[in-house]
Amino acid sequence: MTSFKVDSKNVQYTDDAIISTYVYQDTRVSKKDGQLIVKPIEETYNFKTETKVPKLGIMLIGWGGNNGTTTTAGILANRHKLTWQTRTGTQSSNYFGSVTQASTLKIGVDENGQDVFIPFHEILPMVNPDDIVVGGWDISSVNMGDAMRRAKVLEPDLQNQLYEEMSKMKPLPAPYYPSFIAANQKDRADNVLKGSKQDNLDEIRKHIRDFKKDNELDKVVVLWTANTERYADILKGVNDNADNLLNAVKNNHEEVSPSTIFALASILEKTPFINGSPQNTLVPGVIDLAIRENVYIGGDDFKSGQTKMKSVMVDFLVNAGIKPVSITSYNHLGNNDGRNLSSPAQFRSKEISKSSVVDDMVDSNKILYKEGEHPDHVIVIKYTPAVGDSKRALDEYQSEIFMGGRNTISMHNVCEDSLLAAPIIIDLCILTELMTRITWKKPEDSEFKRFHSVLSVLSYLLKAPVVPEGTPVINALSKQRKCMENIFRACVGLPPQNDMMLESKAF
Ligand SMILES: NC(=O)c1ccc[n+]([C@@H]2O[C@H](COP(=O)([O-])OP(=O)(O)OC[C@H]3O[C@@H](n4cnc5c(N)ncnc54)[C@H](O)[C@@H]3O)[C@@H](O)[C@H]2O)c1
Ligand SMILES: O=P([O-])([O-])O[C@@H]1[C@@H](O)[C@H](O)[C@@H](O)[C@H](O)[C@@H]1O
Repeated sequence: MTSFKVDSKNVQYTDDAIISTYVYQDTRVSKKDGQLIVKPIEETYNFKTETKVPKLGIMLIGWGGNNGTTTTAGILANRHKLTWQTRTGTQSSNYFGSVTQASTLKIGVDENGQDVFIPFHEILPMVNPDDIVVGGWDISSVNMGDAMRRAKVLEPDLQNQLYEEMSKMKPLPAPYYPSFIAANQKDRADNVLKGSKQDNLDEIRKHIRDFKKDNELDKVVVLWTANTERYADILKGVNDNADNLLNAVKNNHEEVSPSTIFALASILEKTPFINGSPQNTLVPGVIDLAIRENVYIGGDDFKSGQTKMKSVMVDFLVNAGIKPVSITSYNHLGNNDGRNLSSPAQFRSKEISKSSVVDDMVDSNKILYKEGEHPDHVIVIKYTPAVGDSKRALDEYQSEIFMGGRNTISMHNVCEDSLLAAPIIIDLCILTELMTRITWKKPEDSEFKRFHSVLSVLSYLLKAPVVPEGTPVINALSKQRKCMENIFRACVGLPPQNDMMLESKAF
């Protein structure tokens, strides 16, 4: 149920859907005699959003990790409305850091010209995270209560209140192919699926079916929050299309990773799959299969702390006409993620996802940057057990300013990695489920259809957004949020939020 109703001939509320007629306004640019010709265009779409909110289950791969246990604990604590003692007093449960649960959006202005805001999750009917059923897999057999303790993320008083319920939660066994994660992860791997890659694929498909049936779920979303894997080589005839990839699984091919096995299993079970880590799980064969099966996939790599800040800072600098010439990003962390990332191949996956985040902003300004020119951009990650999950990010942004001057911004950002990632995991699952209830068509079409299987609308939550082939990658955080918000506004027949506020300027 949403807290507002749109009064417009362009919005229809039926018993089970909201149907809108939306005029999409944009501009098309062409070049003639060396001059840009800019033509405003209008295209009309119909959007339909099913309003029945399903009973949702999420299956986390890497459930026993810091992010998986923190996400689970956070949902349980909110569901039970837990409070706990800290050194500074009593703390209540919340979903801070979740864009759907703890941010708002402007729905319009009132008769006095005052902005009116609603909770983001009220723009369209969304799953309440308190109601989400959590399950999943881990190569470590440790139950969720002990894994939460192992993670050392949450306050002991809260852990103690959750321990009994979480200790009954046992992770399903998972495929472990040693070459894909750091050798230092070997000791954890006591909960491993045996057999061939095809056996693993079939078993995981059954896990998904059983989880849905046993919990009487309407829908499931599968999300990878397991360790960062090395990149898989993209090989013609192996993972370059769906049929070759499914064959490669049958042939037990070395280059098929555990994460790709999970992606294939999810897609074949018509279940959305999200990759929260930086490796190239979504190889061309996975994307090809997702499109063929009309199933949503998304990735890569949660955008939670240092990179999220970077996608704000560089956007601000470049749009202010200031030219970043060097961006030096160092961080150290002491959790198991950091331990895995201390291995070069796994670090390389993370370095790639963390490095690509400034490309769109730099490419947008040919005054500051010549064709192909980029700031120096360095990524360093060090494993320091003493800091645990409390990752320290140290960034320096050096920029060229007026008349050859230099500006240097240094930042020290203590990112509690899992407390930042858990709400992002919740948002990814809630928004992915919402997207499965939104369809669109042109007025002349008879059938509504889904969006492209590669869910680029999730980009706000991801460091290295995977997008439909041939479409632009947007990393600027403000643009990503506006895109998501305005698509949902269109679903209720509202125009994009343009922030012109003419009524308080012109008259
Ligand atoms: N802020 C953040 O924490 C953040 C941000 C972006 C990305 N990530 C990524 O999220 C992932 C999880 O982070 P974390 O801090 O929870 O790490 P973690 O090491 O605490 O948890 C990962 C879990 O995955 C399990 N695992 C490894 N391989 C597996 C497999 N094949 N199948 C099932 N389980 C497997 C491990 O046993 C472990 O319990 C990492 O890849 C990390 O890079 C984290
Ligand atoms: O999201 P972000 O803070 O830019 O990046 C983080 C890395 O800096 C860090 O090394 C690792 O802990 C996390 O997996 C996360 O990817």
